Amino acid sequence: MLYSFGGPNAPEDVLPFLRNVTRGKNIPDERLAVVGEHYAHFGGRSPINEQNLALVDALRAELERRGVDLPVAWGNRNWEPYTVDALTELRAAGARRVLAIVTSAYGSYSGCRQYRENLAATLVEMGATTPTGDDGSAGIVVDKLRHYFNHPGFVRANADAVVEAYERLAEKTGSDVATLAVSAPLVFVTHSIPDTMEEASGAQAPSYRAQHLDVAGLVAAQVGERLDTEVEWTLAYCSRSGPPSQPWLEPDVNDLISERAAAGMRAVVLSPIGFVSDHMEVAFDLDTEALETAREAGVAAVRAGSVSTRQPFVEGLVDLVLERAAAERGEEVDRVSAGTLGVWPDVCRPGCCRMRAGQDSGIPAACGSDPVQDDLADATTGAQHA
Ligand SMILES: CC1=C(CCC(=O)O)c2cc3nc(cc4[nH]c(cc5[nH]c(cc1n2)c(C)c5CCC(=O)O)c(CCC(=O)O)c4C)C(CCC(=O)O)=C3C
Ligand SMILES: [Fe+2]
Repeated sequence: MLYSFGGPNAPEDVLPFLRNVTRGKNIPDERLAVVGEHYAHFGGRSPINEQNLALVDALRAELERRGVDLPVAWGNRNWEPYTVDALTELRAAGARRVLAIVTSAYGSYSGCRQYRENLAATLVEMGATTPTGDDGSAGIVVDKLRHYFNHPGFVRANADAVVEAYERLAEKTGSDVATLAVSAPLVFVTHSIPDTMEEASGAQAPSYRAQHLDVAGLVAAQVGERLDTEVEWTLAYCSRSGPPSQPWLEPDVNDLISERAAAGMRAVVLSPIGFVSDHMEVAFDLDTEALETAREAGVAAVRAGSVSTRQPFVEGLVDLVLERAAAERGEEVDRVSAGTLGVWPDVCRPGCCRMRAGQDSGIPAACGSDPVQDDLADATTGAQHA
């Protein structure tokens, strides 16, 4: 099951979608109005749903190519098709064990535990928190694929996209790629998160930021090798929200572009490594806002593609699915990762990816190994079938 964020398909979806996303989060209505405007620019429709459908198709095609007979479903946390519907349909069709591929490559509360909490609540809603089912009907066991930010397929797909972006920038500016790779820095962009969330993401593992820096270094090195020069790179952030008094990861990509332009930068490539496909953050925060900031500052800018349905990415995901299935069958598996951080664990560590470091919210989360909080948590942790 591709397990994603969800996004509106039509103008009338926008407000209820935003209410779903922000339920219980104290996000002021003014902020919702601003974000609603972003969607309005695009006819009230996020590109995320089409992108996810395309990824489902690509996963099906890759599984078929390898002769693996495995159904692929799609469920979202915040909009249709909802996870509960996807899992209910799978269960009705006879599925008893499901592997969730979260469309967030990196670990942090927003990209990991938030998905696991929502999944636990869904399993409760379905009466499916035990393999036999709460009421004697069929239960369903859900595992979550390990974070894949440092899987070679994800890195390779990003590097391909960046090389293509330098080629487009060369065309746009009438210079050659080799010269550009020297003069135009590579700016990796991801979703900003509050400093407190960043700190919590790093409590048991390299943090959200550290994960990005590792991938960024790898992608830049692969690009440099292919363009035969050293590429200067840095990491910036987009889509911050929250009150100004609350620190979030910086620099904002717009500030970075303005400052670098003032210091003489004339061209830049933006690589959205934080997003697996072209979400609204990419369509609005980068393609609309950041490219406008660049234009105003006289900087030639190209936004590299996201990994989307690029073949190395899709192949990598299928490799990971087969790796996990084999591991769960008790077979020896050869796990691969790129970079310096090593293979991410299959099952989340106790306390992983909390909202705040050391603070147990008491909200049950599936697919983890937290110390048992109560019966519910017991029934929804990955430990249920260990
Ligand atoms: C790290 C991260 C990812 C990447 C990982 C992943 O991909 O999952 C991500 C993805 C996404 N975020 C999205 C949309 C929104 N995120 C919001 C709010 C927030 N995001 C946060 C973090 C992240 N978000 C945080 C710390 C907040 C503050 C409040 C909270 O803790 O929730 C809000 C509320 C308004 C606002 O405050 O901006 C909206 C509407 C969409 C859908 C886009 C579309 O429709 O195409 C997607 C894929
Ligand atoms: Fe986690």
